Amino acid sequence: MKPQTLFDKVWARHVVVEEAADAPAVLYIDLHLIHEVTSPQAFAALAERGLKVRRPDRTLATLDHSTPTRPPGPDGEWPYASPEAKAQVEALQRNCAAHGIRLLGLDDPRRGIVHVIGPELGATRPGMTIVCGDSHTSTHGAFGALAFGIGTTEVGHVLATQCLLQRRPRTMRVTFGGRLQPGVGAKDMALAMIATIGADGGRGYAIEYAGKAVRSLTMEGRMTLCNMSIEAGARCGMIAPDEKTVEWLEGRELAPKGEAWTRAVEDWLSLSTDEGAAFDREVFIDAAEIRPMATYGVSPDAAAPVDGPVPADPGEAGRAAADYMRIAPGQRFSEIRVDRVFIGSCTNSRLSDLREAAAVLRGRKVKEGVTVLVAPGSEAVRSAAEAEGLHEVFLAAGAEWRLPGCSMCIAMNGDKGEPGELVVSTSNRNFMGRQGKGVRTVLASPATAAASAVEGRIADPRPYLEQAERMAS
Ligand SMILES: CC(C)[C@H](C(=O)O)[C@@H](O)C(=O)O
Ligand code: SF4
Repeated sequence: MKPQTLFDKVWARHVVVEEAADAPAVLYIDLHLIHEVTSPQAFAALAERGLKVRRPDRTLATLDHSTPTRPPGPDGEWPYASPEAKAQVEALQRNCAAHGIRLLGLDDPRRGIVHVIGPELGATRPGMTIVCGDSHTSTHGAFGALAFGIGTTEVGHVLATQCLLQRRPRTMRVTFGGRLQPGVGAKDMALAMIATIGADGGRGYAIEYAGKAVRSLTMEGRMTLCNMSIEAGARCGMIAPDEKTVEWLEGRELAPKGEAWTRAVEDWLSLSTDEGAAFDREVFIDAAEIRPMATYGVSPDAAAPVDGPVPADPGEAGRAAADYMRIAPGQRFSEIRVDRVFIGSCTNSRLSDLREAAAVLRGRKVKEGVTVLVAPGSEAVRSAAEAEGLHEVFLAAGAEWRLPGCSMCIAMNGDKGEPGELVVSTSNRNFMGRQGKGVRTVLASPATAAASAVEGRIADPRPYLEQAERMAS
């Protein structure tokens, strides 16, 4: 048999009807994740046609985007940002109740950002097809699942049929050779890759991440990397399952148990790309060369190492971005003043991310005038972080510790910056106005964001991490 890629294997297992010249393939979907923003119209479309949800048992709902990160007031009312936000939440509650779909509701100790809770519950597993009306569904590819975002109309299709019309993407392998330097992590790899291939470089492709530096990442790091595939324009990102994947999933609520577990593990470990399998495109990146990264423009590919200057000649688009960002061509990152820091989002809100930020902030104070908001990715992350006292580190440093949700990543719940402010954010999109009207977003890792909070300027986290390491040993 012809050698196959990981993508080929997972795709082939789910084709119900083969793709033809004039028609996309029909793919079976194993898991459909839904949230309050992109589901109301899809449910409305079903209602209009009198259709039922085909597989409520393969649909899982959570509340994250429009959800307040402040607790309910004394009257028990959640502090919604707007009547629309409240209406979205209530629509999902109603629709899930009507169709028998499990919803991780506002009081559920498992609620969280959709791309954080799927893996946490073990709902996300190797070899599955996973979709959600959300572009960062690529995150789940870290487990060797074929996972991608779909539009609201398609959410309706999947609700009604558990299938999706899909053209087969081309395949690209991004190999990170070499070994990461200390203080450099998955977020830096993602930004370095996007800076290398461009925000459009992955368009039309399913990416597989490979190489020593990828294998060395924790599952959390792999999720961060796959999460940002979409910021390179790719359809999805995938990493072949290995022992780390298996270990991470063992014992999770929805992971198989007993006999079924043994069989599943054997199958999962067979899902790697065969020797000699061909990709439509191959990209090689030397991981040893990567330094902590930050963005300086309004597209995620405008990224450079934090210990240097931003490019001196950014080109025309770069100049327009520079006007908005008020970052001069050739300016050093260390000269850029910071107003606000956001630590959270489906890219970097897991326990390891919070530990990394806390390692920098422990025993330190946030620079006067800088506001720091930390929003854990899920209730599970929140309680784990609190159990090890991370929230106390954040609070003592002068940061705010909030409830889980997308929060300031997209500012749909009212968490936002003020016009003109510069926000260092651990999220994945630095588009104009994403974190509030006129807000200037700089993307970076949790460690870089935390170091920037301390210095009030964009800062290299390595000295802080080195010191934390010394103190720990
Ligand atoms: C609201 C949702 C549709 C959107 C997405 O698709 O990604 C959001 O999660 C984002 O990150 O921009
Ligand atoms: S955290 Fe941000 S990127 Fe992730 S799903 Fe929410 S809004 Fe989208």
